[in-house]
This record gives sequence, structure tokens and C-alpha cells, in this order.
Amino acid sequence: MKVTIVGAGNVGATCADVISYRGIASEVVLLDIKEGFAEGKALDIMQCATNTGFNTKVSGVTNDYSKTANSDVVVITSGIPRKPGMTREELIGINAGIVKSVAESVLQHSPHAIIVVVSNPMDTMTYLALKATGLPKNRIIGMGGALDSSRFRTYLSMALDKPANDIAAMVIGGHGDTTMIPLTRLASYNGIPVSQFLSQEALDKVAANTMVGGATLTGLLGTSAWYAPGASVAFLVDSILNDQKKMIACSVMVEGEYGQNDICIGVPCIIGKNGVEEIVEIELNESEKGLFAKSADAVRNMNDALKSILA
Ligand SMILES: NC(=O)C1=CN([C@@H]2O[C@H](COP(=O)(O)OP(=O)(O)OC[C@H]3O[C@@H](n4cnc5c(N)ncnc54)[C@H](O)[C@@H]3O)[C@@H](O)[C@H]2O)C=CC1
Ligand SMILES: O=C([O-])CC(=O)C(=O)O
Repeated sequence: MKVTIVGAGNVGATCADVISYRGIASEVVLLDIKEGFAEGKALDIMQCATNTGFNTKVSGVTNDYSKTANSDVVVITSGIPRKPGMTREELIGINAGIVKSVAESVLQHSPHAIIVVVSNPMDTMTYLALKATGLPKNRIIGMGGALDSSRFRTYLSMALDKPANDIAAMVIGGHGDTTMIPLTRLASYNGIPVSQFLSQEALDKVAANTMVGGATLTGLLGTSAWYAPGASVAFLVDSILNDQKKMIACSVMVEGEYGQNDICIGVPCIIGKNGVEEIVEIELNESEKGLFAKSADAVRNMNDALKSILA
């Protein structure tokens, strides 16, 4: 199975590293516009093989899409990350042009690929990739919910002082500082609602920390995060390539689900070899429904900024 990752920067290279290390794909191609950069990252990752024991073939290319031919999955991480104090939405001006041209180029060589969009603002970039390529909606998946949910589980594990892997929890809605919806009511520790162990005040703090999870790391690092984002993309790619049918919150085109239409937004999805195989409609309470409608409005408003680029 072949995976191409466009953008060999922090997130792209980390994703290639995790995919190789975990043997998720037999071949990974990294592509970047910076001369020699993807080649260097690929060579560095390949030189881990004998010490960590993987067999994935990793190569890097400078803007040569012919080397990406017949990829099963293409991950788009190309574009600029935010700096401290910025929102993800402020990246739209530069990243929209990059994501559109990259999506069109990858499809020319991998007409059957499933495309995973990572570049921010991710929900808007996913919508753009879908509209620009005209691909069926099951083949364009925005990665955000996998990361936001892993941050939610991490903050819950810190509050509970219990292992994150014993905690089940999900974040839906937009992948933005104010649009994310951590589903605190449904979070559980080994099947027991977390509300049995944590006060409402503690749960509210966990939810607030989750929503600004990316901004907190950007403030600490000077650029946005990459270890958890790269691992989250690899987790999603694993479910596609190995047909795991995991339920993962992903940004996908909704057609009536959760009362919304014509936007890409984070909803629980079954992810397998066909990409998005099902959107799972969970029963939200009135307050969660209100938050989802508000989040959808914000995501829809951002899509308006694409009008000129899609015209
Ligand atoms: N959806 C999510 O959950 C997350 C999204 N992100 C987003 O992912 C993107 C990448 O972040 P980083 O890897 O940290 O940035 P980075 O700056 O380390 O890497 C981006 C790479 O894209 C390359 N690039 C730019 N234009 C290109 C083009 N036309 N073709 C091929 N390569 C091109 C650059 O040369 C650079 O190497 C950002 O937009 C960031 O906001 C980051 C983390 C999580
Ligand atoms: O915060 C950012 O800009 C990058 C991102 O989407 C994340 O780490 O969640």
C-alpha cells in the first residue's frame, strides 16, 4: 500500500515517521516544494529502519508528482502553520491556493486515491479540496477530530490521573479554537461516565483546555504542534489502509446529518478502505445541538471566503 504525503514539514515528516515505524504502509512518498527537503527527511527516516526494525520504503521528491503515482492515500499537509496569537482561519489566504493546486496535481497521478486534508483552516480546506476535485464525498477526509479527541482524552486522563487509553471521548464540530465541541457528557473512564469522578467545574476546564489545545502548543513552541498531529494522521491512514472501520471524528461533507448541509465539519465517521463509509448520527441533547448549529454557522461563513478561488 502506497501513501503520499505532500508537505514534508513538521506534520508531514512526523506522519511519515509514524507510518513507517508502525508498518502501516509498504511505501511512503514525501513531496515538498523546497528543493531537497523531502529527500532529506525521507533519507533520515529510512536510516531509522535498522534500529527500529521497519521495512516501509520511504522516499522524498521535490515537486515531482509522477513519483506519487498510484497512491492509495494522499495526505495534504502543505501550507503555512500559524504563529502564536494567530487563529487557524487567518491562514486561509495563503493555504487555499496551495491546497487547491496540490489536490488537483495529486489526482492526476493517483485518480483512485483517498485524500486526507490536514492544512488549516482544515474544515475550509477540506471543503475546497472536495469542490475543486469533484471527488465523491467518501474520498475527501479532513483530519482534526482524531487530534482534538486525543487531546480531550489526554486532558481527561490528567484530571482523573488515569491512563489516557482507558478513556473514551470524542470532539465533534469545527477544528477551530471556538468551534470545537468536546462531548463531555458522553466521555467515559472504562465505560463509567467521567462525571462520576470529576466535578462540573473540572469537566468545564478540561473542555476549555481541549478547545485551545492547538493554540496552547503554538504559544509554547512558536509554531503549531506536530507530534500528536502526525500521529493522528497516521491513526486515520491506518484505519483506511487496513480497513479497520474505526469510528473517528472527521471533517466530511454533511448532507442532512446533524441538520446541516453543504459544509465539511467534524462528525463521527466509520473509516475503512472506502474512506468515509458511514456518518454516525449520535443523539445530542439540546445544548449540544445548539453548539453544533453555532459551530456549523462559523464553518459555513469561512467557506464564503473561498468563493473567488472556486469561481
Ligand atoms: N488539521 C490539523 O489537525 C492540523 C493542521 N495543521 C496544519 O498543517 C499545515 C502544516 O503544518 P506544519 O507541518 O507544522 O508546517 P511546516 O511549515 O513545518 O510544513 C509545511 C510544508 O509545506 C511545504 N509546502 C508549502 N507549499 C507547498 C506546495 N505547494 N507543495 C508542496 N509542499 C508545499 C513547505 O515547504 C513546508 O515544508 C499547517 O497549515 C498547519 O496549520 C497542523 C497541525 C494539526
Ligand atoms: O493549532 C494549530 O494551528 C494546528 C492545529 O490545527 C492543531 O494543532 O490543532
